[in-house]
Amino acid sequence: MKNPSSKSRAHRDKIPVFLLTGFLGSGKSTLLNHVLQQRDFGDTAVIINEFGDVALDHNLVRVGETRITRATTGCLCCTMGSDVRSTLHELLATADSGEITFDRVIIETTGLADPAPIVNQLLPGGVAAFGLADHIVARNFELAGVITLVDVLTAELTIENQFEASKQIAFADRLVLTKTDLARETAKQKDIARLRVQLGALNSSVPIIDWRDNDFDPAKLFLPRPYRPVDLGDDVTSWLALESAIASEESDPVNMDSDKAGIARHGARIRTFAIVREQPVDAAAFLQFLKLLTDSAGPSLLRVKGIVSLEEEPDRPRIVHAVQHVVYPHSVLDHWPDDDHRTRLVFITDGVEPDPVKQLFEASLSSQSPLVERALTMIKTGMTKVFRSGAIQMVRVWKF
Ligand SMILES: Nc1nc2c(ncn2[C@@H]2O[C@H](COP(=O)(O)OP(=O)(O)OP(=O)(O)O)[C@@H](O)[C@H]2O)c(=O)[nH]1
Repeated sequence: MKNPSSKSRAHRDKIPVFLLTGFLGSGKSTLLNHVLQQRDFGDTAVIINEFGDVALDHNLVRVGETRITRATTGCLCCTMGSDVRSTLHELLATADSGEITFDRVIIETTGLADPAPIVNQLLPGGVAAFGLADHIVARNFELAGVITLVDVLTAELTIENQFEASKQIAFADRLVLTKTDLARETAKQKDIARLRVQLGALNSSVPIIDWRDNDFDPAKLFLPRPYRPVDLGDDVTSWLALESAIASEESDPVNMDSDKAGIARHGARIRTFAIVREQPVDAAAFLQFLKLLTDSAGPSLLRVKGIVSLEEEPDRPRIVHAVQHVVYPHSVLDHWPDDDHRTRLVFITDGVEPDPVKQLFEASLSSQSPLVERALTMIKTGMTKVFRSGAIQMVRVWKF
């Protein structure tokens, strides 16, 4: 096992860093969880980045003894300065103190992440080192792959409507189709064939892998290889050049405009908010809330995830996921991950405001039909965007 301890590390011994990205709900945590269970991945340090007020992912990914999970609630691509580098520097310091060992780092980005600034901080010739810590990181780590997941159920519309999704695809040196197990019918296969063409137009050099193919081993995605932006085309190299220019402007105190500091890159329409509730909820009423919300908001409801305490079984929390119009089967935990036993739901929306969603939640739980109707009307009238239909639909049949 390598000692990642720093200063004398030769170039060839740099610790590989993999970026695992893909739009909201594309399956990043699911794939990560899958590979982390493999014995060879025992010495993997994982950095999980979340977008939202309530950090949940670090509770939901299993963490073994030798793995470290760092969760930040800012967005790595939006935070100023070198957040990725400082997290890597911290990891090295922890390794130097003998607390941990690792020989691979996987960074799971938020689903909304623009990969350009993150990649640029990890590439030689990218953002200049701003201090000793950055130099140490450059000597000890190298970007060894960018893996982008593509949810076949929602990708077509997502690519059309969300610019970050296109960039994530353009920066990939491995593209992985997810949810193909939910799209086996002939009609859906045609949609996937069309999606492959769409992906090829965004990134013509990248292998496209179906992670539900029987003979595919997801661990192979994390074999180190040189990451060469120049192979990915002019768009990628131009975006990186732009990032370098932005970074050097931001690092210059003369040009620094405090109003711009930390400005989020994501469109002004993107909202993130949470519902937190002390009391357990009624299962049927909660399901009705999710159904009404996904039916009415559809593609504007980019993501819902949460941990839910049910009146029927408060000691065994449910993990719920919805991605746009699709609600996924929940999973059941045998116990709460920590002392916080409240229901916590995180929402990321494109133009859907928090208040009507919160009102719909309360009205559904108290079965007040007029208030439910009023909240639904508010959600629909508040949505600024009209999406054409065309996403692969999925029949939603599930219950707690
Ligand atoms: N059937 C099926 N479900 C999947 C697949 N991949 C992910 N899911 C489900 O999709 C939902 C979202 O998956 P996550 O792994 O949480 O997605 P994510 O990309 O980490 O989500 P964010 O961090 O919010 O961007 C969960 O309910 C998963 O169980 C897949 O290949 N097939």
